[in-house]
Formats: sequence, structure tokens, C-alpha cells
Amino acid sequence: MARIDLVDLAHSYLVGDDLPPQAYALKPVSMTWRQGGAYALLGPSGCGKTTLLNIISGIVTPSRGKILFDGQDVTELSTRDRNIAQVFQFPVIYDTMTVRENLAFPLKNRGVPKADIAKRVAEIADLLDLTPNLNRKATRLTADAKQKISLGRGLVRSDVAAILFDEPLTVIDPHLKWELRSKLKALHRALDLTMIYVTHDQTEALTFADTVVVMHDGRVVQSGTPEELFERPAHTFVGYFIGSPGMNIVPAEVKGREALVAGHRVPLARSYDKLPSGKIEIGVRPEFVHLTAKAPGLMTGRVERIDDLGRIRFASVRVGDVKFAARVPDGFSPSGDEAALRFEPSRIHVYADSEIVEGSSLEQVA
Ligand SMILES: Nc1ncnc2c1ncn2[C@@H]1O[C@H](COP(=O)(O)OP(=O)(O)OP(=O)(O)O)[C@@H](O)[C@H]1O
Repeated sequence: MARIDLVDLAHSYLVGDDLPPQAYALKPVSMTWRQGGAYALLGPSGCGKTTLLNIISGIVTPSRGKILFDGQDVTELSTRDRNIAQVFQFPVIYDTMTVRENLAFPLKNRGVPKADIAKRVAEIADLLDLTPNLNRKATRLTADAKQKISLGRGLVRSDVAAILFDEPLTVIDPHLKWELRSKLKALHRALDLTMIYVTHDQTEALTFADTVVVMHDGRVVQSGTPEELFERPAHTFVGYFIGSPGMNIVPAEVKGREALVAGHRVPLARSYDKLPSGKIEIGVRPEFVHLTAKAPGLMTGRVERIDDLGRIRFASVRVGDVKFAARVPDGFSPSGDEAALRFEPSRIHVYADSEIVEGSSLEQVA
């Protein structure tokens, strides 16, 4: 297991000096991945996840910067020399071998003593519910079981610096996905290994990881716990990408402790006296905007739709040119097609050119 440091790392698939920023599939990033941490690398297709993963594993050499494992520079080392285990989207196993032989292979390859191999294979097979299949040829198994073997082959070595998973549940049947996701989380706790899990699926990322690293357009825009990403998105993309529905992000004029949104005044819990120049927006999650009866001083809008998500209802409300998703309190139904919105001031964030702006709290102002 290792701590992994990325030091001013960047990568472009184009060669040349003075490349423009948009030529970089990975824009400059410096960050540390804790030893023994469970990380998810989350973002939409094409945002640079695989590029970053391949740089960590040694498949791609970065055009700039360094990568350190426990302080040692491994930028020029091969995957094998970095001691990394990888699990890919599709099963990588030997069909002609039994499940036991497949699981034992990475250990045999590294000259691990026979008794230790038997013990570790039994342990991993048990964790993945593969014990009843140990003596069966892999070729006879379902796609799900084959991918479980792939996971097992990734997890079987206890001496690896890190295990990298690249969308490992793609081929898994939907009803088994949830089970395997929880299993991977339990495996992380049991095995105490550094794991990095690449996905474009927020549910997979949020259930697996202690720390979620969100990428957008080649940039790491935030790295934090699932709670931090929900409570305080550092970038509007995080607000929009995480959560269902995503965060309301609307243009605003912000002055002191007030935002002007679609011609209405919205009180803020923090004060913003020196805003950077750029496009100013406020962001507030639908969970903290409450649909309520019209009343003086409250923003009124047209209720276009109410979606019942089972335990919770969200309304889509139009105020002038702006649209909000708002929570519909239990037992409330709007009388007519208009209703008011009540915002929780402490849950409203201010963004300048998509980046969060720190306001000062009342105590700081006093
Ligand atoms: N070998 C390559 N040569 C040139 N461009 C590449 C190469 N691999 C990726 N890219 C480009 O780099 C950018 C980032 O791609 P990358 O595969 O890292 O994203 P991703 O987030 O993993 O997406 P996906 O989930 O679709 O794999 C994309 O614009 C992609 O077209």
C-alpha cells in the first residue's frame, strides 16, 4: 500500500511546445491520495478519468509533472514495477483455468509460497462468494461470475501499492450491481488497501468511496467526502452533477448579505463584500428550497410539474426566466398553479465563474 502524490501533473496527447490549455486531456493537478483510502474518480465521459488512472498505473507517461509512491518518484516506472493491480471493465481471466488457479495466478507469478497462496485464495474466494466455484473451469461461468474472478485477481495480492478499478461493474447485471458495490466497500475495510475506483455513476462513487474526486473538462474540480460534495460544492459542475435533481444554479446579483434573483431579494447567511469579477451565480440544492403558500416577501413562481420520487417530492417552478427545483413538504399541495419558494439562507452558496466564493459569517463581520 502506498500514499500517492501527484505533483503538478498534466497530460496532452498532442506533442509540441506551447500547447493551448484545451489541448490538455488532464490540466495541471497536484494532490495526495492517502494510504489505505477508498477513492472514486467521478466525471462524465471524456473528462479525463482514464487518462489520470493510466498515468497512476504507468500505462501513460505524463507530458509534465511527477508521480510519487510513498515519496519515491515512479513517473518513469512500468505498471509491473509500480506494483499496481488493475481491474478493467471486462473480465481479464484465463478461461481454461479453474477459478482457484485464476485467483492464485498473480501470487504464483510473484513467487509467493504455496501455503500462503492457498490461504489468501480461500480468503478472497470467501469474501467474493466464489468458494463453491473454486474447482470449476472459468469458461463455464456467467459474465457476472467472471468479473468477480477479475475483482478477486485484483484483490488477491496484499503487497500492492494500490488497486485501480476502471468502471468494474459495467458488465454486471443491474440487480447484482448493488450487492457487489457494497461488497467492494466491505472488502476495502477488510483488506486495508488503497483503492481508486473510476466511474461516471454518482451512486457507485458515493457508495464506494470515502473521498470522491470529481473531474470536469480535464480538471479535478473538487475532492471531498460525499457529504462535503453535497453540502458545499466547490464548483457549479459538482452541484449540478451530484444530487438528483442537481443543484439550482441561477444568475444573481450579490451585494453584502443579499442576492437579487429574477428581480427578487433572497437573504444570505454570509456576507459578500468583495466579489471577484466574472459571472456571478447562486447555488442551492432543491432539498433546501421549500415550496410554500404565497406570502408577502416570498418569491412566487409558476409550478410546472411535481415529481413524486417515493419518499420525497420535488416541484419544478418557473420564476421569470429562471427555473428552480424545490422540495414539496409532506402534505402540501399548491392551491392553483402558483406557489412561493422559501430558501434556507445558510444553504445558499455564491459562485464567480463557476468557482465557490467564501463569504464571511456574521461573527467574522462583527
Ligand atoms: N490515446 C488517445 N489519443 C488522443 N486523445 C485521447 C486518447 N485517449 C483519450 N483521449 C482524449 O482525451 C480526453 C479524455 O479522455 P479520457 O478517456 O481520459 O476520459 P474519460 O473520462 O475516461 O472518458 P470515458 O469514460 O469515455 O473513457 C478525451 O477528449 C479523449 O478524446
